[in-house]
Amino acid sequence: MLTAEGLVKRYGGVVALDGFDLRVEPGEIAGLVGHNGAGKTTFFEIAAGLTAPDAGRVRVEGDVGMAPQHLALYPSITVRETLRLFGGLAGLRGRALAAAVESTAEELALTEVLDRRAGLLSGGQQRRTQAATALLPEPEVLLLDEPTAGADPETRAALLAAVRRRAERGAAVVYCTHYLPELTELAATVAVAGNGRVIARGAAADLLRDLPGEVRVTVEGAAEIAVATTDPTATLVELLRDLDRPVRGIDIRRPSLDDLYRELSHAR
Ligand SMILES: Nc1ncnc2c1ncn2[C@@H]1O[C@H](COP(=O)(O)OP(=O)(O)OP(=O)(O)O)[C@@H](O)[C@H]1O
Repeated sequence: MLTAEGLVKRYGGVVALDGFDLRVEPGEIAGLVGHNGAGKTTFFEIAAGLTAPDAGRVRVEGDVGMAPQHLALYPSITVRETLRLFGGLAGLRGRALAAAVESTAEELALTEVLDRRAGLLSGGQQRRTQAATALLPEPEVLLLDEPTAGADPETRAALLAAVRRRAERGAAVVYCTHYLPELTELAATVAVAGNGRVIARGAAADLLRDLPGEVRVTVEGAAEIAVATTDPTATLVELLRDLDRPVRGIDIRRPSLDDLYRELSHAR
């Protein structure tokens, strides 16, 4: 379990965290989203013990594994050596370490490149290797900062499956992303960060439920009709019933995380 209470962090005149609260239960994946500069990475650094907060505290039950946003691998050692290094730092030895290296490599499709130097891997392979360093020791708390940035669909799917598996085994996961569909795939709860705080927290469906989406209908010989609505299907049926010209196009846009941001920034 991970609990952050009232975290404050200042860098000179910049307030990176301003009363940041977050609680993540074992088995839960909390999707941490928020605008650039909202404080997500700063929270990760504090939660991982890399930097101290100016105020507030973090409580962690168990070990923490973190995959930082920027790739940080030793280019001249192999993937196997990298995984052995991180597994060893987490206290794994002998057969347990060898088995963890093999199984983590397998689940992240790294078996073929285990003996290749990290610096010679493709970007996606480096991403998977980086994630593997955090996942391999099976920590109780996992902090993943945009682990799928730049990943191709297969890499993304392998990473998401591995993260889900860790949560199923009881890890408390904080998963930072700018891509909401991943959170749906992960069945993650959502924490929206804004200006150094968590400004919305809950199930994604609950947070998006009351937000309007948009229905657009293109009609022959007339301007496009665009209607904001919380019930796109009903609105579309109504629009189509009243039209007496041929329809050339229909577009339904469901409320997205962007809409949630906009809504939250108006509310502040
Ligand atoms: N070491 C540092 N020195 C000075 N300012 C910093 C430092 N680290 C972060 N900041 C500032 O703190 C604020 C929060 O940054 P942070 O990296 O935590 O945001 P973020 O939510 O992770 O953003 P992004 O989505 O762009 O990764 C920003 O204004 C940033 O410029």
